[in-house]
Amino acid sequence: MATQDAGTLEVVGATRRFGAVTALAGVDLTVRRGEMLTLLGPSGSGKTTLLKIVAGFETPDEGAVRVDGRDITMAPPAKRDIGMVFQNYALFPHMTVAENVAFPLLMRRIPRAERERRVQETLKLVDLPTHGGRLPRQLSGGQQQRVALARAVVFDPQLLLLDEPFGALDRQLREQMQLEVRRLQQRLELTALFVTHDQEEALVMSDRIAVMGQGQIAQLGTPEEIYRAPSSRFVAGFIGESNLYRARPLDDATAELEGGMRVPLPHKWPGGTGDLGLMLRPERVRSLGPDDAADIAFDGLIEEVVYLGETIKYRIRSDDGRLSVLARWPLHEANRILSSGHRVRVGWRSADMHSFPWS
Ligand SMILES: Nc1ncnc2c1ncn2[C@@H]1O[C@H](COP(=O)(O)OP(=O)(O)OP(=O)(O)O)[C@@H](O)[C@H]1O
Repeated sequence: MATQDAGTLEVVGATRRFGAVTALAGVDLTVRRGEMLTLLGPSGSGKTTLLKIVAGFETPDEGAVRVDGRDITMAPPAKRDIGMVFQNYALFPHMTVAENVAFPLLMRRIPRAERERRVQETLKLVDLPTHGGRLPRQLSGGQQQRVALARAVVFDPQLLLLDEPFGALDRQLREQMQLEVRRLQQRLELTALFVTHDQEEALVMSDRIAVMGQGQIAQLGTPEEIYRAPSSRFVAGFIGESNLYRARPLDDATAELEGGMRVPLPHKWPGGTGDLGLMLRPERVRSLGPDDAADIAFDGLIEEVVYLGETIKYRIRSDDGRLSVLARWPLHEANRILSSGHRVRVGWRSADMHSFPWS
């Protein structure tokens, strides 16, 4: 299958209002050729509106959409050369699997022999080589979703759009489909825009993630960048579990946490500015021996224990009551599961915290 057609997608200054609601507020976004970029955000943050603008189901009030530099802002969906998989973008129930997959080729007047060849090739690609003669209702949910995917890529589109495509699948199938779709997208080198509100799914699927909030992109980066260095409270709270503290800078190297504990800062902070947020991932908290030193260390009491299989999560409160921290430790490192009420000494390196402006 030809792959050199895969396009670069650019959204420039896209704004969309519905009455008093601004669903999108001047979004700029470039999806690189062959990249899977995920729009991740809470309900109502504008993900679907942005996807619809790219697909052509919505027109922006301001701004433009370009593929490979060509302006398609006003082009009807059928003229956009975009493959789509939506949760409720159903297969045609009265058509066989092969007819469903052939449909986009029929619309593009591809001759029959070529059509049959491509359908067969694509069904093989999604691991359903012998299912062409079945009707959709004779397939499982996961198989139906694979057919939808085949139908979306069979015509070698410039762009693939996926909007919560696994929402209806159970967890195990969902995880399997995530890997399959990712493999297929990489193999075909498709430029893809993926929408989800599930942060784990975003971390698994994406080359880059755009975290959306209130019609804007709050942060754009690789999964690793977003997890390690969120740029705001909103992003830190949305991706992964974290200890999030509000702190008042005392000088460029020290801050006082709410509750009064003083901590060295991970990065130089301009003094005299407003409060800052300090984020600490639970897996960075260490269990210390009585003589172990750390940049931040205290004795405390385990208040809560959550068993998670491979790891255990503890909520620990410092003896002076000034700080509460969530720690997450692999089970093989802990000799035994500590119980609530147990005394521990914990700490972490200053560099393991990440800082950003609080507001
Ligand atoms: N056709 C419409 N008419 C009026 N308001 C709309 C319309 N479409 C979207 N909105 C509003 O625009 C905002 C963004 O909606 P959008 O569907 O893009 O969010 P989303 O991030 O995709 O949410 P979800 O995860 O729930 O699908 C919401 O406040 C929504 O209510």
